[in-house]
Amino acid sequence: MYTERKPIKINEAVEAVLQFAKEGELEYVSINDSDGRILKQPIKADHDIPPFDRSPLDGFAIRSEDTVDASRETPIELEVIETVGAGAIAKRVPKQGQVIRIMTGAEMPEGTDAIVMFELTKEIERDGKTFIELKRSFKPGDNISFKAEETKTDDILVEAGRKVDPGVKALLATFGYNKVPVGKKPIIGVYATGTELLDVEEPLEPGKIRNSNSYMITSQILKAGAVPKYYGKLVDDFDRCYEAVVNALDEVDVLITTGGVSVGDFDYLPAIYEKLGANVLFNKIAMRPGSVTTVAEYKGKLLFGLSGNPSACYVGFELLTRPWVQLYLGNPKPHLQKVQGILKADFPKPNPFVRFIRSKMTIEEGKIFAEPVGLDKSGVVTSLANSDALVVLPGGTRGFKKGDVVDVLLLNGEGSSEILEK
Ligand SMILES: Nc1nc2c(c(=O)[nH]1)N[C@H]1C(S)=C(S)[C@@H](COP(=O)(O)OP(=O)(O)OC[C@H]3O[C@@H](n4cnc5c(N)ncnc54)[C@H](O)[C@@H]3O)O[C@H]1N2
Ligand code: MOO
Ligand SMILES: [Mg+2]
Repeated sequence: MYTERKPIKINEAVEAVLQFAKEGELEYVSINDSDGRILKQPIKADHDIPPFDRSPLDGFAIRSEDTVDASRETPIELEVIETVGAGAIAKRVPKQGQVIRIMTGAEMPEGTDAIVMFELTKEIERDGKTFIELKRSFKPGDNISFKAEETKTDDILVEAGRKVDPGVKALLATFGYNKVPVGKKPIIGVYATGTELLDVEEPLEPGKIRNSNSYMITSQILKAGAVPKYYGKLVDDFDRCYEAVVNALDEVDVLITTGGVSVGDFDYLPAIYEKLGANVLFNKIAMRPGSVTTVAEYKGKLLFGLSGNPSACYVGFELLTRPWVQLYLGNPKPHLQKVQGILKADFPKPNPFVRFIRSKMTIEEGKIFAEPVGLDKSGVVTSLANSDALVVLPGGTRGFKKGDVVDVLLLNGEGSSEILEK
C-alpha cells in the first residue's frame, strides 16, 4: 500500500547521515602505496632543509677573501686542489689561493665561503697543476644554499587531513616516512537490485537492461578513497533481498543498495528496513534527481538506499555517501567544492525541488562556465560520462537563462567543509 513520504531538505539529509559519521582508525601503509590516502598526522620536519650548507651550482668553492683584488684588469689565479661531487665530503681544507672544484648539491668544503660557477672562470693547466682565472671578487655567502634556509627542524609542513599527492609524497620521502600514517579505508558493500538487470557480458533481452549502477558506484567508491565490496545483483524478491542485506551488513562498514527504494510493488527496500528494525533517517529528499534516496541506520551502520535510476544513484552517492566516506578517512573537507559559474545554456524547466544538473565545467577568459549535458532526467546514464560538475538550481525557482550566475559543485574539486545549501 502506498504511504506518503515527507521530503526533507538535502542539507538536513546530509546532516542526518553525518550524525553517524565516525573516523576510521590510523593505519600505516608503505610510502609506495600512499597516493590518494588521507594523512592522519601532520608531516613534521625531522631535520633542516638543506641539512648542510651546499653548493647550488657546478663550479668552485672559494675563500672569498682571496678574490678581493680580482677585476677584469687584474685577474687572479687560484689553484684547484680537489674535486668533490654531490654525496662526497671534501678531504682537504683550501689554504690561501686554493679552491675546490665542486658539483651542485655537494656540501660546502671546510674553509670555503662562496661558490663561483664554471661559466665565470677560465681553467689553466701549468706544471701539472690546475688553476682558475677569476676576473671579479666575491663576498662571503655568495651562491650558497644555506642549511635550514628552506625549512627548520620541527616545522609542520603538511597538516593532518591532507591527501597524499606528488608534492606531499616528496615531503614524505624527504623526511623518511617509509611508513605513512593514513586513515583506514571503510569497506562499502554494494548490491544492485532489479529483476531487469543483466550482467555486463550478457546480450540484451526483451525488457532487460545491463546493470550499470554497480560499476558506476564501485567506481565512485574507489574515487572517494574507500574499498568497494560488490556482492552482485539481486532479483526483486523480498526474502532473497532481505537475507542478502542482513548477511552483507556483518561484513561492511556501510551498505549501498541501488534500486527498489521507491513506491513500486517490487521496491522492497522500505519493507526490508522495517523488518530489520532499522532506523530510517529519511525516505524522501526535496531534490532532483535522487528524491527517493533513503538512508537507514542499523546498529550504528548506515544503509544507503540509492535510487535505481543511474543519474539519481550517482548524485545520491556524491551528496550523501561521499561525505561520510571522507570523514571516515579523516578529511576535514568532506563535501563537494562549490564555486559560482555562468550558465552556458537556458534551463527552462521550473524547479519545485533543488535540482542538481549534470554539467560540464569550462574556464574561458578567466571565468567559470557550466553547461548542462544530456537529457536532464534521473533515468539517464549517458550524461554522466560527460559531467564534471553539478549545477545547483535552488528549489522554488523558475527556469534559468543562459548567462545566469549559478552555484556549481565540482565533482573533481578540492572538497569543502561546508554543506552545499544554507
Ligand atoms: N509513483 C511513483 N513512482 C516513482 C516515483 C514516485 O515518487 N512515485 N519516483 C520516481 C523516481 S523520482 C525515481 S528516481 C525512481 C526510483 O526508483 P527505485 O529507486 O525504486 O529504482 P527501481 O524502480 O528499481 O529502478 C528505477 C529505474 O532504474 C533502472 N535501474 C535499476 N537498477 C539499475 C542498475 N543497476 N543499472 C542501471 N539501471 C538500473 C531500472 O531499470 C528503472 O528503470 O522511481 C520513480 N517512480
Ligand atoms: O529520485 Mo528521482 O531521481 O528524483 O528523479
Ligand atoms: Mg522502483
